[in-house]
Amino acid sequence: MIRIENLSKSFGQKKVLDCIDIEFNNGKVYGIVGENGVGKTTLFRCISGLETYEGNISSDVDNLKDTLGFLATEPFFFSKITGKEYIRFLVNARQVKLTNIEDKNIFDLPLNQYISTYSTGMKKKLALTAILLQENKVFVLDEPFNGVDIQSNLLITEIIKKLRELGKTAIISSHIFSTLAETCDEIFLMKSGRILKKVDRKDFADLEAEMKEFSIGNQIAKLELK
Ligand SMILES: Nc1ncnc2c1ncn2[C@@H]1O[C@H](COP(=O)(O)OP(=O)(O)OP(=O)(O)O)[C@@H](O)[C@H]1O
Repeated sequence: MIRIENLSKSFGQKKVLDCIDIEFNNGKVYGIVGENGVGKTTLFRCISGLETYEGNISSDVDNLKDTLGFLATEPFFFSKITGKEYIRFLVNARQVKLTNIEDKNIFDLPLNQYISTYSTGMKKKLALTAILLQENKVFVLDEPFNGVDIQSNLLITEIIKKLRELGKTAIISSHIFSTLAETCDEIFLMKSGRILKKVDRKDFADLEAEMKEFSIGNQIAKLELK
């Protein structure tokens, strides 16, 4: 369980997160949606211990950072290490015993090549593989479906469902509503650095319709396409 209370974050004069209160329970998958720049990544970075903030983030695990896997939108890598070395490094950091990394190469990545030779999607899949093999309890996945091929997206969807079955917590941001609708138990809609509403699975269709109306509205008409 993760409890976020009164969380605020500013960059200089700009308040990006404004008094956020959320609770994430074990064995549940949560979606965070909202316009570009609304603060999703900042929220994820706060939860993952990568930003300072005002307010409180507590958890039922002793040291949340040690059991949390954060998948960044564009993960950072040192270029002159191979995929296998990267996985080995991350897994060792959590003292997880792993004998044969090749056996766990579910995305068929060229693990013996330098990461500098990987495409954007391959890098994302490598980072995801590593945090999965770390046996984390909490997964904070910032746009896990973005830039990844269709087969991998299907696999990631099933992996997220499996994480739920295993009693883990997954918090996901995505701009693709259908992927969230398929995987999430609850979706939080962010607006202006705040949580505007929490929507249960049974109401996802209404949320999608509302978001479509809000975002599309008469915008296309304005273009006067001919
Ligand atoms: N390190 C930083 N310094 C200054 N401003 C920042 C920093 N990081 C984020 N911001 C600002 O905070 C706001 C929220 O950014 P954030 O990346 O959290 O949004 P987001 O909801 O994840 O957006 P997107 O959907 O485009 O990924 C933006 O206005 C961004 O410019």
